[in-house]
Amino acid sequence: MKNQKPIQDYYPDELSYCYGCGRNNEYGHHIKSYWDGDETVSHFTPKEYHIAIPGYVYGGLLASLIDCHGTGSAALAAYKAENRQPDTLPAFRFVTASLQVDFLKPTPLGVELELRGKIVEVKGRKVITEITVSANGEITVKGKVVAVQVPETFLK
Ligand SMILES: CCCCCCCCCCCC(=O)SCCNC(=O)CCNC(=O)[C@H](O)C(C)(C)COP(=O)(O)OP(=O)(O)OC[C@H]1O[C@@H](n2cnc3c(N)ncnc32)[C@H](O)[C@@H]1OP(=O)(O)O
Repeated sequence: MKNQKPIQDYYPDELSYCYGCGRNNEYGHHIKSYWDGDETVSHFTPKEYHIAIPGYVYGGLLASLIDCHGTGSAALAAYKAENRQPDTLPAFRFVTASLQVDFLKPTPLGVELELRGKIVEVKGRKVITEITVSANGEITVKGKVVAVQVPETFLK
């Protein structure tokens, strides 16, 4: 993971305004996804205002983190499946087709969260990932993301 550039830093400027992962969105979460062995990883520390009930993180934020780490992981997996680097063409750009989230335990505020992704399937334009969120080393949320490569019409 050290010295790796996150996949989101390969997205072109005009596609980097996503609220979850766009580096050009000043209000967004700026999620960054990397390989860590066969898994993907991302870290995020919620702010005090990302609160649900006192002391715990808002579930919508957690879903958002899973969403963008899922699409980032999909892009990483697609390049890996073709044995290509993310700076080669054609570029892989994914959007979320399906997002399933299970909140297993309350997620505490005030600590860094770790997201880990497992690549379940890479097939055609579709990549399925399973993502976990851990706080203090304990999994509190798990999710499944079906990401699909954006059709050209999406970008017009
Ligand atoms: C802009 C660049 C940014 C790139 C850089 C920025 C990234 C930011 C990403 C942030 C994440 C988001 O929030 S993205 C925003 C939220 N998402 C969206 O707005 C997407 C809206 N939905 C769509 O536009 C469309 O439904 C698509 C593109 C997702 C899929 O439509 P399609 O292209 O016609 O796909 P289609 O051929 O039918 O299906 C392809 C394969 O995916 C499967 N599939 C399709 N939908 C689903 C589904 N809901 N659940 C399960 N599986 C599904 C199909 O079974 C098929 O599998 P098989 O038969 O081949 O096995």
